[in-house]
Amino acid sequence: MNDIAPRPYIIGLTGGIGSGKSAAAAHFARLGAEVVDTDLIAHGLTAPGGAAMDAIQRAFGTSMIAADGSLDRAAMRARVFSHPEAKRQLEAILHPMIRDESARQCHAATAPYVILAVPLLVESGSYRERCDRICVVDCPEHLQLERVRTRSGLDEAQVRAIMATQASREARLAAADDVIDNSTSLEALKQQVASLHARYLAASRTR
Ligand SMILES: CC(C)(COP(=O)(O)OP(=O)(O)OC[C@H]1O[C@@H](n2cnc3c(N)ncnc32)[C@H](O)[C@@H]1O)[C@@H](O)C(=O)NCCC(=O)NCCS
Ligand SMILES: Nc1ncnc2c1ncn2[C@@H]1O[C@H](COP(=O)(O)OP(=O)(O)OP(=O)(O)O)[C@@H](O)[C@H]1O
Repeated sequence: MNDIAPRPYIIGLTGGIGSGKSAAAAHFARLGAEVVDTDLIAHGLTAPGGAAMDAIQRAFGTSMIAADGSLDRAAMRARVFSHPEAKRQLEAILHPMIRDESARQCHAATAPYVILAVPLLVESGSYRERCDRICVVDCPEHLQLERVRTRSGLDEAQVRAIMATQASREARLAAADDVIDNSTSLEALKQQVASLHARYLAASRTR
């Protein structure tokens, strides 16, 4: 008997801010996929008592720490998306921890395939190497802006500053094996996820 667990079949799910990654991932999860979400892992690391908080306080001081000991997300967002050096410093703390924890969760997965949701997947060789396929959730920039404004109350300049640090729509589409067109309704998104789910299940069985 071989006691080395086979590597799970991994689909990297990515898209620009507000493109609909979380909505797509939630549909995949409802259909039975295991979702490993790097945004959620980052939130856990920066919650009260989170594993990254001591290093963040040492690097940035107490002005970035909320009263409950968690990361002050609005303060950090304002800082990193207008100061490239601060962004590099925060990422140097968080990215190795996110990479390790997401690898651990992928290896522990028991579902037929894993959806590894990573906003910066196209920007990062180490995530691309882990994935059997890359699925991009795509919509025009004006819809990203509108949806993030509605969801988070950020203004257009703030969202544009974040988008400017991410891969372009063209670069993401060039890296895609599969594209989910999220330029219309949530119902249309759901239908595309259902048809990809059937393909990913079949591929995970026959690879
Ligand atoms: C700067 C922070 C505190 C702002 O928090 P906020 O609650 O506003 O955003 P949240 O973490 O929920 O992320 C929302 C979206 O912002 C974008 N985003 C987040 N981090 C980054 C980044 N380093 N570079 C570019 N875009 C990013 C992504 O589209 C992401 O889906 C936070 O984004 C953060 O800690 N970022 C560094 C960690 C990281 O790179 N996370 C991405 C997962 S690998
Ligand atoms: N097709 C759609 N029609 C209308 N609203 C949508 C559609 N797709 C997503 N949304 C909404 O747009 C917002 C952004 O979607 P979602 O959170 O899934 O994007 P995301 O790519 O995960 O964003 P982020 O990069 O910020 O984590 C959410 O409020 C979501 O409900």
